[in-house]
Amino acid sequence: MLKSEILHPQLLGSLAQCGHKTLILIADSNYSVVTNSSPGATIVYLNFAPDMIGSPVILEKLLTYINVEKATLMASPDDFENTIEKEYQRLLPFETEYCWLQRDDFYRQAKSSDTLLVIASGETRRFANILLTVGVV
Ligand SMILES: C[C@@H]1O[C@H](O)[C@@H](O)[C@H](O)[C@@H]1O
Repeated sequence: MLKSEILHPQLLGSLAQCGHKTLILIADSNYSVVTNSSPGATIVYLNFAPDMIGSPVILEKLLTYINVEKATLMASPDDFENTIEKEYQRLLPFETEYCWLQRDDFYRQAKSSDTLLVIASGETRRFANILLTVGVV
């Protein structure tokens, strides 16, 4: 086996295609990954069963391969308690820039040709979608 943090061949291959400023979407389990992503993006399905595999662990492993300069989150309604944002903020470096987009704007961004990799997670918490802008090494 590989001595690396990620073993998934398709995921490793697509990650290697993601240069500076490309976008990687980690989608929650409610997200419509086919209709709300770029037609040119590779979709990697890691959503084996609900809450297997959650999005924070995917982010944690991705960060061993890439630098992230910006994180774009899907804004949640005011009365929604969003518990995942703090988990993402704990994992991402302090200097990461954050941006929140309303749902339709988030979809628009995810559909842009800059999005090369979409990872369907088993994360069942709503509004857990996160778009990562790849940074330089
Ligand atoms: C209303 C929103 O729709 C999105 O597509 C889902 O991915 C979010 O979690 C949320 O439920």
